[in-house]
Amino acid sequence: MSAHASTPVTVTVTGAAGQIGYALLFRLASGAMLGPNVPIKLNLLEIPQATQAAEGTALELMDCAFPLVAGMEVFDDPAKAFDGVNIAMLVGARPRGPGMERADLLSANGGIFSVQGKALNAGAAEDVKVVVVGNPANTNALIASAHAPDIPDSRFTAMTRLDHDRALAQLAAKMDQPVAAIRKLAIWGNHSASQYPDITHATVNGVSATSLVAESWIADEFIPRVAKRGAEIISVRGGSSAASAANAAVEHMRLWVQGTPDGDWTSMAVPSDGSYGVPEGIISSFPVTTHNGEYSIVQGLEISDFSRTRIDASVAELLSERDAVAQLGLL
Ligand SMILES: NC(=O)C1=CN([C@@H]2O[C@H](COP(=O)(O)OP(=O)(O)OC[C@H]3O[C@@H](n4cnc5c(N)ncnc54)[C@H](O)[C@@H]3O)[C@@H](O)[C@H]2O)C=CC1
Ligand SMILES: O=C([O-])CC(=O)C(=O)O
Repeated sequence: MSAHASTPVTVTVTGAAGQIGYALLFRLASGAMLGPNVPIKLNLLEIPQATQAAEGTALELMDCAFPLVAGMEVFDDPAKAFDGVNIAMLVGARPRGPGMERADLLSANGGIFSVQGKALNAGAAEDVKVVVVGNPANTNALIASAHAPDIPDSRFTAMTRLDHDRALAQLAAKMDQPVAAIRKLAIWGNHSASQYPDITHATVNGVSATSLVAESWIADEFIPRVAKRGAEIISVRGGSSAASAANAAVEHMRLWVQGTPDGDWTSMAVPSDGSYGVPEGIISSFPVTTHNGEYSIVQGLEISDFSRTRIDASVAELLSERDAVAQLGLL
């Protein structure tokens, strides 16, 4: 990040005219991610058909007269949008349409993320940090990373903070306690229904969470509710999570840049270094701490048999996604 507060940080948001983009850009411009003293230059990337809508969002951003916005531009060319980027938020992705198989989705999005990976490789700032939000987020991040050989793999992450926040909220509601009472919750694996929201290390007001709830609640209610919350929102709201996803993207980057609080973690999908038996070569969610703009996977946690089975199942799904995109020639 820019050492000098007066040098604007360049943030590129893809899918800028989409639902999440609309909920995200105003938060970024207000200083919610980088703080109240860091000027920001916003690059909005869209496909050509949607640049006009993105221009409309840019007009509204202008009308907010945010003091921190040092510049704003709309692009349909990834090379230009990522030139000099410090923070890349890859939201734009093609959703699955009628009759599309999973492989079709991986292939359609593979095209997007390979092109964007190459553009990042060519033009991003040396300190670039990347978060992928567009689904399938973990594997899209892997594809982008594979096309950016000059950028350290560790800079490519995918968002599981929404899952983390959903889990915090469910546990807080069950305990009838504020979210702030909870520490050390973790999401493992894929941002999909196979994810493992883990409360075995979590505390509520300093008391072990697992001593406060029944095992059956964890397995039969908590885990499925969190893992399937995306589908629940779609069925109740009639559209997929947008403001909550944007909020989680702000939190993902805010914590990466500004650091996790003492005694707590966040969850991020990051390239595995083999920790906890998760094979290298996939981008999987772990509990992480962050400090000075770097993250570290929390080490030394005891993994119960139940947790092991859940982590392994989600990792198996990530490995099969990786194999599918490798077969499509995308890695
Ligand atoms: N990781 C997570 O927790 C979550 C991920 N998502 C995912 O986020 C993505 C975006 O969601 P929404 O904003 O609701 O979708 P949306 O359909 O409203 O917006 C997506 C935007 O991306 C744009 N786009 C498509 N290809 C692009 C490209 N090559 N370059 C730049 N822009 C491009 C589209 O034109 C569209 O404006 C989806 O893949 C969704 O599944 C959504 C919620 C949570
Ligand atoms: O489920 C979806 O389609 C959107 C998503 O990723 C989520 O809400 O977690």
